This record gives sequence, structure tokens and C-alpha cells, in this order.
Amino acid sequence: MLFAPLDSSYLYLGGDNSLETPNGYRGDGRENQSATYSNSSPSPPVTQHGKARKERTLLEEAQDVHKRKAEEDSKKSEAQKVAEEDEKILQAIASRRKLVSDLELAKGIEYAEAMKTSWRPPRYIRERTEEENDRIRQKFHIIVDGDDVPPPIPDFADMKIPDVLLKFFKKNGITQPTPIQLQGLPTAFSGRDMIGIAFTGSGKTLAFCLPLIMMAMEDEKKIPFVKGEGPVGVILCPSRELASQTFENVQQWTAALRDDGYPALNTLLCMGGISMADQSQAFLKGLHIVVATPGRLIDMLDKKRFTFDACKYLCMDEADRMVDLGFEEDVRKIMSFFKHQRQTLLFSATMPRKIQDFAQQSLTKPILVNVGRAGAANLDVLQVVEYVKQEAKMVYLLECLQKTPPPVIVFSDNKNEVDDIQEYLLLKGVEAVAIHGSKTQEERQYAIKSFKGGKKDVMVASGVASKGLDFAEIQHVINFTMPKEIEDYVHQIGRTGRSGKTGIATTFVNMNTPEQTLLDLKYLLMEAKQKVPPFLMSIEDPRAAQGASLTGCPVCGGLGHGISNCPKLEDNQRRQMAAHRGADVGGY
Ligand SMILES: Nc1ncnc2c1ncn2[C@@H]1O[C@H](COP(=O)(O)OP(=O)(O)OP(=O)(O)O)[C@@H](O)[C@H]1O
Repeated sequence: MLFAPLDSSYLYLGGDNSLETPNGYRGDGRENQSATYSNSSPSPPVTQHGKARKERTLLEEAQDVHKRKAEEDSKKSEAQKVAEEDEKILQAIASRRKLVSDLELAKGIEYAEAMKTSWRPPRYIRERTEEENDRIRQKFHIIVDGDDVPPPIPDFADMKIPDVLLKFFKKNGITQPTPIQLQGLPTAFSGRDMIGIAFTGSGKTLAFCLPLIMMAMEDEKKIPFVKGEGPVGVILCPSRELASQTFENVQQWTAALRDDGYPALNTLLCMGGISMADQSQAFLKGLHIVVATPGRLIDMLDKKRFTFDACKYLCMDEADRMVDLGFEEDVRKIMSFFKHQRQTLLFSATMPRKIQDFAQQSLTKPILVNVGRAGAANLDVLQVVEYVKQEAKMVYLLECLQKTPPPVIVFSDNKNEVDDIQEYLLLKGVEAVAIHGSKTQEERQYAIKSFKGGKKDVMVASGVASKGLDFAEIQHVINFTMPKEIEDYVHQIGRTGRSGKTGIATTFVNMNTPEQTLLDLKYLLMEAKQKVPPFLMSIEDPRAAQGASLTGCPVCGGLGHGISNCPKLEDNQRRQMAAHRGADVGGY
């Protein structure tokens, strides 16, 4: 036979969408009569399609079909190649060593049960059925995963939190728990390891600080700590600014308790840029809580300024960054200082599936508490994306500042650009401060303090330096440069629209913005039901042409690319070096 029967997968779909091939082959065994042919009748049949058929030989038709098949095959294998490549990267991530200390790994120590605490929800809540609990979770868009998940509690009054704290919260506008708090607090109070994911500005800090304060208070009440003892727990933050802010929160809450007659809790802020001599009074008494950046914490533990012999609570804020990038080895090292089982909590607004999986296998009977898609933008932020030519950005920035009253944050990834923007704004009479990794600790503190205190209207910042910072009522975030990683964008725009208020984020893009970043942005805007400008709308997803899957990247959560193009993986090496130098993140 001259021509093998053609596979139905490369049938010619004519304009009429019939299953017929140009030579009449249908592939379903019902070939039309005129299309039958054999070795003895090699000339092509004339069909109702007429002219085109007559002009082409059967051999040419067959060559065409084979060419099309080869093209499709090469496309398919491109998609397959990508899928295989992705799978390899995913396997490499999944096969990373568990996130426990080397000692625990070597000794094969694994804890089967969660930590025990004395906290119990009130009886009427304990008696609720699982269906009722699920209904509450659904109402607040909370997704949980894990065994024996503690019940959600939609009222602070039912959480057995000291009255004085409830009053203090109320005075500060905190009356009802946010979704991450109403499920996260009972989970943490119950001693469970957890991964808490909720959008920016949704109150995660309270969700992980309060359980530690309550735990420390209980221990202190039982047998007061003396010099050299403690801490009970540690909160790890990836930047000095975030550590300072968390420390301030803990101090406020413990002071409110102390002022009401509860025992005083001693909290240490342990991070680079602070002279430990200034903090020497913290070591005159027993130590309850440490808020730290990884580098300085390891330094202090190495020098035995305090130990983790009795430490039983470890929380990581912005945890995906802590366990995924640069800090992973530091975290392992910190874990090696623990002598007993600990309760481990990981919190972040962005935590891609694969990092969740990796973290989950490192925890004991963990519970995942998820409010919204990890990495999704806060819906209280109105996102505006504008095409602004590079040379027009400065002038347009001034115009943009008119959109809202202050305070406004302007982000740029480049330290020199941060300085240039500040200088330009000062020249134009705008009260602006700047913050980035190369500023001294004093300069950074001054910038934050004067901006927080309302003395300055605009803060120009590098994304890394201000991640997680909670400034009251930011009206407008301007991304002078669109960050390469969409997670950074989510964190940056999340400086506005906090604690239930709304805010605007304006982002400048232009031909310097990588197309893949624009695609991530396009999908993110679509997910948040924001207006997508036409120039973004017109960007095609190359994965569609390749026939590849259009699911989000399991490494960074970006919706516009797959794992093999993930900018986060590309940057991994660079970040590791940066983190170890401690330069930009200022962790040391
Ligand atoms: N239950 C609540 N009701 C109202 N406001 C709250 C509540 N809990 C916390 N807040 C306030 O919301 C603001 C944001 O909280 P927080 O900084 O903890 O957010 P976050 O989830 O950690 O955000 P990010 O991911 O950006 O770090 C804070 O000013 C905090 O005081």
C-alpha cells in the first residue's frame, strides 16, 4: 500500500468542520466513494472541493499531512518537554531535606503528636458539629486542611483572651477577629503546628503573637522566670523593619497586660543594627519572648547570650521567603538550638503550593489555614496599571501623587532609583523620606518613624526593605517599577487597603517590563476582577500556543508562567547570596 491509513488525530478539519481530509478520508471507516483508490489508480480523485484537489497530487497531500503532523508533534513535544522539565524541578523541591534541625534528622526524631496546651474552647463551641464549623468557615472563606482541626471562633470573647487585652484591642479598632484570626488563633492556642495564609493586611501578626504571649504568661504565672531562663518562644522575621514592628506590637500587648496587674513579660528584639549593650537590661531578668532576624539570632545563640533549652514556640512571618530562599540553612541552624519539641507556625500572604507541601512535611500534624488563594491580591486595593515611558516616569509620578491625599508609598526595586526619586520629590517640595537596604539603621528608623508619625507625606522604598510593614491608612501605593516577581507586587500593593480599608495602587509599566511579568499581572488583575488595560489584554500567553497547561506556577504562584520560567527560581541564587551578606534585607 502506498499510503498508510491516516491517524484520526491529524485529520484535516476543513472550513465546514467536517471530518473529511482533502482526499476524502474520514478516519471513521466511512470514506466517501470517490476517495477510494489503490496502488493501481494513483491519480488523485476529484472531489466536490474541486480546484484545489485537482491541482495537488495525492503525494503532495500526504506530504502536507505528514508535515502538519510533524509540526504538531514538535509543538506537543515542546509542551511535553516543558511538563517533564517542570516535573523534575518540582521533584527537586519536594526532595529537599525536611525543615528540621540536622540533629533531629540524624537521630530520626519525629514527633507524632501536637504540643499539649491547657487552652480549650468554651463548651458550647466544643459541642458544635463539624458541619456547623464548616458553615462558619465557608462564611468567612476559610479553607482548612489537616486532622482534628480546632473549631473556628468568630468572637474574641469566646477565645479566653484576658479582658484587658480585649479592651485594648477595642480601643485600637480591633473588635471582631479577621478570618485568619478566627481560625488561626484557636489552632495556635490548641498547640497545633500551622501554616497560615491570608492576604496582606489581614491581621496575621496578632494571630501568631497572641498565642505566644498567652503561653509565656501561663508559664510565668506557674513559676516566675529568673535571670538566664527563657525564652518561651521566638518570632522570626526576614527584615529588621518587620522585626521592629512585630516587637512593638508584642510590647504594646504585654504592657497592657502588665498595667492590669498581670506579670511583666520580658521581650527582646534581636537583630542587626542594634547594639546589644543597649539591650543589656533585657538579660537582667528571665526572658519570655524573642523577636528576631535570623542572622543576629544565630549569633546570639552561638555566643550563648541565651539558649533555646526551654523554647517551645517558633513562628516565622513571611514564611515562604524564610523557608524557600536564602534563609533556609539559617532556619535549620536555628532549629538545631531547640532541645525539645516545639510548636511551629508559618505565616504569609503568599505561599505557593509546593512550598506549602515542603513546609507541611516538616511540621507535626500541621493544619493549613488558608483565606483566599495564596498569592492573590487583597481585594480592598483598587489596582491601576499604566503604561509610562521610562523617561516620563518622574514627571508623571508628581501627577500621580495628586490622585489621593498622603500618606503615599512609592516603590522601586533599585536603591539608586529610590534615592533619585526622593531627591526629585524633595526638589519639587514634596516631603519625602527614603528607605532601602544600604541606608544605616538610624536612617531607616528615622524614615519609618517620621513617615508613620505623619511628619512626611511620601516614603520612597525598595520593596524588600518595607515588606510586611503596617503603616496606618496608606492611601496610595505607586510602583514606580513593576517588580519582576508577582509575589513582590502583591506584598507591595498590600501596604494599602489594610484592616478592611480601601486603597489605590498605581503601577508603571513600559517596554522594559518583561512580558512574562506583564502576563502574571494580567492574570492577577483578572482574578481580582480589576480593569485590565488594553495593552495588557493583548498580551498572548505563549503557553497557549505551545499547548501547555495554563495553571499557575507552583513555585511562585504567578498565574502567567510555568515553573521552568519562574523568575523566583532564577533569582534564588542571587537572593541566597544577598541574604548571607545580609545587605539588602538587613537581616543581620
Ligand atoms: N481583628 C482586627 N480588626 C481590625 N483591625 C485589625 C484586626 N487585627 C489586626 N488589625 C489591624 O490590621 C492591620 C494589619 O495587620 P497585620 O500587620 O497583622 O497584617 P498582615 O496580615 O500581617 O499583613 P502583611 O501580610 O502585609 O504583613 C494592623 O494595623 C492591625 O492592627
